[in-house]
Amino acid sequence: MILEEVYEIIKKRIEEKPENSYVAKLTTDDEKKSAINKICEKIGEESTELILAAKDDKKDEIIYEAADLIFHTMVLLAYKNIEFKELLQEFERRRK
Ligand SMILES: N=c1c2ncn([C@@H]3O[C@H](COP(=O)(O)OP(=O)(O)OP(=O)(O)O)[C@@H](O)[C@H]3O)c2ncn1[C@@H]1O[C@H](COP(=O)(O)O)[C@@H](O)[C@H]1O
Repeated sequence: MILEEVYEIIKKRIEEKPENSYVAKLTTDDEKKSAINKICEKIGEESTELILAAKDDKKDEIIYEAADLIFHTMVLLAYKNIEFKELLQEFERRRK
């Protein structure tokens, strides 16, 4: 599944921190902000953008912003050393 593939790439970027990696940059503390603050700020921004897209009722923008929000949520989970399968297990647990 594409989300699992992207998750593995995110984990690799956090570990290896290659240059020109968006994930590596976002998950590294800098002089001004800690990584966790940067990640959480991004999640806040993307949530707002998704809400605005939904209110404008623009399907393409809703999809685009939802992908951004899901991506940054995955970065947070990976940064917190949570495995993708643990997220899936939570959904399994809730399944009726
Ligand atoms: N799926 C994504 C993905 N979705 C969104 N983004 C980035 O998330 C950011 C979203 O921020 P904004 O919406 O605010 O857009 P922006 O105008 O670029 O704003 P700033 O971030 O510059 O402030 C953009 O810079 C996008 O490039 C992503 N960056 C990477 N990926 C995946 O993550 C993997 C690792 O990426 P790198 O770390 O760059 O190698 C890639 O292989 C991709 O599969």
